[in-house]
Amino acid sequence: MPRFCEPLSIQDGSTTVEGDLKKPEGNVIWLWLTFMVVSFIKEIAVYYVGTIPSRFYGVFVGRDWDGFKIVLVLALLFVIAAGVGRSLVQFINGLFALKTRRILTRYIQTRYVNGKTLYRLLVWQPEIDNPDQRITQDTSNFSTKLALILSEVIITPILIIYYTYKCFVISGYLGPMLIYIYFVVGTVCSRFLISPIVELVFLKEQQEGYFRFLHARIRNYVESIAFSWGEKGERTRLDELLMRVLGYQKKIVYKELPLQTVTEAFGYFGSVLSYVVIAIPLFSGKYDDLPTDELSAIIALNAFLSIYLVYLFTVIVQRASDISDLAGYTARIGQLLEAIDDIENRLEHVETVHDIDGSLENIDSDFLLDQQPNAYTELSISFDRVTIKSPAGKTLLTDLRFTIEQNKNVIILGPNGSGKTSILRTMSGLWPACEGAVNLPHATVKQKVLVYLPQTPYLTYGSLRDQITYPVVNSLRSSFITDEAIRTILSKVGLVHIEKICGDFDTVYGQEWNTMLSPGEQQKLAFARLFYWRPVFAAFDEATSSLDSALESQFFVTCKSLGITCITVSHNRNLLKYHDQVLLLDGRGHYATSDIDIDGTEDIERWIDQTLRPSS
Ligand SMILES: Nc1ncnc2c1ncn2[C@@H]1O[C@H](COP(=O)(O)OP(=O)(O)OP(=O)(O)O)[C@@H](O)[C@H]1O
Repeated sequence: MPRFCEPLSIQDGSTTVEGDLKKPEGNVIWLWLTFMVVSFIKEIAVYYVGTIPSRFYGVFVGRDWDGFKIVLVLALLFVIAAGVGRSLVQFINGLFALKTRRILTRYIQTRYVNGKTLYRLLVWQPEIDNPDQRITQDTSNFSTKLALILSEVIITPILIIYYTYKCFVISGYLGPMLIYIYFVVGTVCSRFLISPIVELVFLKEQQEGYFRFLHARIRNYVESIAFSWGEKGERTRLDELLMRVLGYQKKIVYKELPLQTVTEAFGYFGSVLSYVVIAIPLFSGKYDDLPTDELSAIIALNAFLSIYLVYLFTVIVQRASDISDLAGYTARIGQLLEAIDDIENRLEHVETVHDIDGSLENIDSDFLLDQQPNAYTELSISFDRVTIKSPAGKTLLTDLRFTIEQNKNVIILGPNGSGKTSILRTMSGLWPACEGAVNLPHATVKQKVLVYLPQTPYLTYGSLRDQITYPVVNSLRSSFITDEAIRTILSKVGLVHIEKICGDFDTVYGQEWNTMLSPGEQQKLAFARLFYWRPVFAAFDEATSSLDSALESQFFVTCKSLGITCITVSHNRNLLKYHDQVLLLDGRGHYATSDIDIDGTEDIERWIDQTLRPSS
């Protein structure tokens, strides 16, 4: 098999993915609880590890051999417990990040790839840069940072209270007070240094998105770039974007220098501070009466307690830079969700006039094989005084009053940019009708009403089986179409040979579809999909441009026999003979309609030329 036919590695994992998808989202509370319990056990172990020097000093100064053996065994047990505790905490942290990412990403995806929100966000609200990056990368970074911060932020205050009390017992109020002052100064300094970094992280992530997008775009259009010798130009653009990313990264590195200096200095300063805390009771004479062995044990214990309290504050100060990153990611994710909210609030719906039966359960493997035309009659799509405007606000068509009746093929003609495709967009609800209403039959499975075939068909990331049943994904309904049915449909469109190219019907391909199949074969595959769904209406946007005229004719005949009403956008007047009506746009916001007499295509061509002739 040639290299481009190799299956994508994801295929092996598809069953696991499917299993995971069916799992309920759940929540992260049980993980938190487990985390808290394990963290407490770990902290108890850490505390006892901290007391080890004090215990050893005690037995060393007293030359207590039996005591030494007991302390040694205890020390080993404490160390093992602390080690296991630490790794368990990290493990639960990883699980927490995983779960958070899963919940957050699926939540955003459910809202992002929902109805026409996706289209509106990308086409009508392009100011939200790189939503894909926000969903894939920012949520992942957000989850990891959140887990890191939360794991310490929850447990650290409790430990601070405990060690403050212990410190107070040793050195009175003065010791804890010094440490608290140290913390307040540290926090104020880091807060002051963090705020410019938050904004820079936001901007850097934005540029990262553009940079990756250009790489993905180059991969998608590799052939066109190669044909037009565009490599140098593309490389220049890539370098420009890289420089922008690196520019922000450099600024962040520079701004992080003072922040790092402050946090590092505070870390070292903290260890000095811990000796000051011990010095307070020592020089105030509190331990003057103690024997040497007890005194050295107490000094060792106190050293640990105050060092640990200082360390806990240092942790909080050091987390400051993680918090600044987290704030950057939160802003980007929040902005995306706000934009989705906005679109959801404004999304208009195409009006429904008929409700036709269309649940997925009514479609099975035999759906294709019965070869009967669809069972609906007298359905229509009507434009009722519709005004269409482009996202840039340009008025393309005003007061469109037109009805597409079932079994009456319509061809939409007009100069470039006159709004032909925009009529299809408005009909499908992608673009809102600024005025008036579009009335469309309704079905739960939209493909039963209307299938859209563009000039370059969309071949989904999936198997050959998926291409035919798209948008139904077969990994979710593996028996949706049988092998026999696939072969029948492929023979109908002259694509029997691609079974060999693909190896089988279930190997998953992504980008490879564009190189495995020629543009004409891709258009044929789109027709295979159309004949599978057998909708009431089919919208063709130059969908037969790469097909020879015999096949083109055969496909229009097949559509008729299957009861599919064609709505064709084209510049090719040879297609007039397959249609009953013409909708002609003049490119100046006006339109005209005419019936097409089967034997009179010459007349209709004359009418088109006259109508399009600019009025003096
Ligand atoms: N996403 C968009 N944002 C802004 N303007 C758009 C967008 N999509 C289309 N337009 C504009 O709407 C106008 C009509 O576009 P449309 O694709 O409907 O033209 P068309 O008649 O199908 O052209 P052609 O024959 O060249 O395919 C064009 O001027 C185009 O620039």
